[in-house]
Amino acid sequence: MTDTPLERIRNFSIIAHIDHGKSTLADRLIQATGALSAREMTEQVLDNMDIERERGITIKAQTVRLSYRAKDGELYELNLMDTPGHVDFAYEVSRSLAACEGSLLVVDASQGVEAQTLANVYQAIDANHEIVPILNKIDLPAAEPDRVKQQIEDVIGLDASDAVMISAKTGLNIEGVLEALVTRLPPPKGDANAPLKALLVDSWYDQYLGVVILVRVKDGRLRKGQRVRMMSTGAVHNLEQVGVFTPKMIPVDDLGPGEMGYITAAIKTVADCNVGDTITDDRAPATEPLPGFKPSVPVVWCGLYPVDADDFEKLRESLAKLRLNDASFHYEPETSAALGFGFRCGFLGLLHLEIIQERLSREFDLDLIATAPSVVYRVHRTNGEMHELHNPADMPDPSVIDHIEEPWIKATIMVPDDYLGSVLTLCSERRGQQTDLTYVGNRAMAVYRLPLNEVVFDFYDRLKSVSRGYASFDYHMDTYAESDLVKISILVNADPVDALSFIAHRAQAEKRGRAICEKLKDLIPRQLFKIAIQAAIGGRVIARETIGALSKDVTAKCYGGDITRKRKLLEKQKEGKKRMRQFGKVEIPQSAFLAALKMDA
Ligand SMILES: Nc1nc2c(ncn2[C@@H]2O[C@H](COP(=O)(O)OP(=O)(O)OP(=O)(O)O)[C@@H](O)[C@H]2O)c(=O)[nH]1
Repeated sequence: MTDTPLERIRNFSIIAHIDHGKSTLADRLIQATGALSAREMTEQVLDNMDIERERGITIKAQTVRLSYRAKDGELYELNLMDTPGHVDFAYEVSRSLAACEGSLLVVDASQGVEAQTLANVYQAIDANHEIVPILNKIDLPAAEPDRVKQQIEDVIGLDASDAVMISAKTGLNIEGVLEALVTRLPPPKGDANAPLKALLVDSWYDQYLGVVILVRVKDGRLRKGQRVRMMSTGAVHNLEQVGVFTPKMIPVDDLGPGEMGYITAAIKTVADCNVGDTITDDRAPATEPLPGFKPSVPVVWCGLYPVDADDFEKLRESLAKLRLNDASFHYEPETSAALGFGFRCGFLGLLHLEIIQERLSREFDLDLIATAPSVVYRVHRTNGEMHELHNPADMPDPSVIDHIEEPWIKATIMVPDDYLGSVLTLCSERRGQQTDLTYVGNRAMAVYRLPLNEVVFDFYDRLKSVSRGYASFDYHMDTYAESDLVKISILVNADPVDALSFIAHRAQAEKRGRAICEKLKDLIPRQLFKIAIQAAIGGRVIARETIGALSKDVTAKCYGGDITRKRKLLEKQKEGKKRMRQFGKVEIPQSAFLAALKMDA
């Protein structure tokens, strides 16, 4: 199994826009090569996390080894690396691509090229991949293969004349895909006799095996029992298992050059396994590591607090468990006057944030409050120091700030002509700067620079709504740039409520401050005294609302002497208080935070 010569190995990934059929095609390939029995084929093998399946998205990179007897009579080893399909996980795409020599570019023949197709295909081109265009869904009456071929040539600049036309759904021409893999993609290069160099592609925690590491061997061999060294940390481990995914985990004796598979070594935490690291032999180490890839950095942060303070420990344990399988997720303890003890958490993007939040509530049964997401600002002080700000509440006093920089993204938006106007309006409302606008048929492709801060709130939802769902969107981080940013504090009877403070561009500060005050006015119940709700920049109030006093005592109506009724009423109030947060004398219900934070500020 492992003595397949290099010429008969093909390592490939499938790149596609969401819903163009990547997972369906992967399943067909697994089925066609008989890697799994019909009984083992669950509906979609590769998307194996519940949330992934429900949302129809792929998050974690997965690999599968397939054996294919080609028309030339030879048996080929095909290693498929699945790649995530969402912009938040672009980083995982790049590392999957680094482990392969070629890509299948799957385009839905009824939809055509989308923004994400472009982003992924450019990454594949950067990784020097040979790319085979595949037109999927040609069974659909709306399929227009010729138009889409032309589009691939015009927009991407790839020759699409011999694109493979398939229907992953019906299984039409899956053979054509397998033949294209064998005949059109190059075999990997490598030297079995050189010192071991294996790329650490991914790692995750398995309850029984400890950390499982996904590797791609470049040179040398990985064997069971071998002592290996992580080149970035110097940590040494004895390999317990070496194996491949078919997609079941099957142990093998060794993995040679060009091969992909997994290793285990009783490693306790994924934090010790840096993605992009080079694994070498401890006794005969390589001198130079492989070119790694940049570590993923969280770009969006928010605070997560348990609704019930007693759940704090449970939250800590749950976060630790999630982190075991997701090295790109970060968290650290934080306290808030408003919300008590919680954690500041960092994510790759908004979808990543939502997924983690959803898993915490679903798998760990936690009721949480999330503070408004914030990007990472660079605060330059007058004394020349710079620090990264993850929490608006930590913003230093304006008098010590020289200037602040915010992160910008480069966004590509593809949209039918009819909706272009509203999309452009949306981008300029969000302080976008247009850098390019081109047409492909009746679809426009707009390239914008946008502040990430304007995108994390609700940009994607707004884009979908102004284009009736027809716009597709992709982005990558661009540069940091100086901007006129201010921190807006929300004060309740002159007490600042830290969890509600946020950072915005000065031009939008007043509008957003006013919106929050208005919202809070409706959400905070009247109390026995007047409550002032203010939004302020430093000491300057920019918006104000007042909640009038409540004159009646709640128990007043019980003065008939019915003591049990009175007690019941007080009990009920006490229950309610658990869900309140005290500010000076003012009690703010939990629901007010939730609603205030949810709004599209
Ligand atoms: N008619 C038709 N439908 C297809 C074909 N291939 C896939 N589909 C359908 O298209 C939808 C999306 O397919 P998936 O394979 O889940 O798409 P994907 O690209 O993997 O999506 P992500 O995992 O979100 O990246 C599913 O409802 C499939 O059944 C095809 O050849 N013809």
